Amino acid sequence: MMKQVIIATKNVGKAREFQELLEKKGIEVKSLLDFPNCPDVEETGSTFAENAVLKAEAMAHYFHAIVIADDSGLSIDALDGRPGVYSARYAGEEKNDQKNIAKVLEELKGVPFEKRTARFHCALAVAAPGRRTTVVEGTCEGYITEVPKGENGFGYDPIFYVPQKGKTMAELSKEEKNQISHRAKALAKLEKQWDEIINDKE
Ligand SMILES: O=P(O)(O)OP(=O)(O)OP(=O)(O)OC[C@H]1O[C@@H](n2cnc3c(O)ncnc32)[C@H](O)[C@@H]1O
Ligand SMILES: [Mg+2]
Repeated sequence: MMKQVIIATKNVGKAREFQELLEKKGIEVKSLLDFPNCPDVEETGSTFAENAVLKAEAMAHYFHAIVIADDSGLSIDALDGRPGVYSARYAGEEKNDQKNIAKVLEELKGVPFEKRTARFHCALAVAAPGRRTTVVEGTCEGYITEVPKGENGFGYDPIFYVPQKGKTMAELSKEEKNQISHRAKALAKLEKQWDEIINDKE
């Protein structure tokens, strides 16, 4: 029987990456996109970890199951860490990747490459009724480019230059991104909890 895990996200790009990362372990990924009626959770926390916990606990309660939530984003040093926890809706509630990218590039106008340092963050929270919620985090270091490049990935990937690959995140294949990403690194830290997570069947 195929093992299954629920990822508490409505983001298509994230859901796809969790599928890629977990299908090689023989785990089937469900996301909130498979449950169109599930409620929205307000991300009122001031850190990625707080927001991941809010989303995971709300959905664990809703599904009466063990779930993993991902809260992630981009922190740019020259912008004092922005867009940070506001990454998804940086240019407005509509959560438009192109507009978010345009806003970041506008704010970084005139900042030289060596001062365009940034990192992606990913906090993953695992929650279930009657279980102590756990959180793990992963980061990925890079630089913000002056123009978008590449078609792969999602979000800010086209403007995130990965020095060790010599390409933007959006120019990497999904396999390459999944070797180095903030999400992959955080997920690797959950490895020890896998048995518990995927065996939580009622
Ligand atoms: O809350 P959920 O439903 O998971 O979906 P979301 O898109 O609102 O997700 P977040 O609140 O965690 O915001 C994360 C944003 O950070 C950006 N982001 C996160 N991971 C990224 C990645 O791997 N590549 C590019 N951008 C990323 C992207 O703009 C996301 O929309
Ligand atoms: Mg969100």
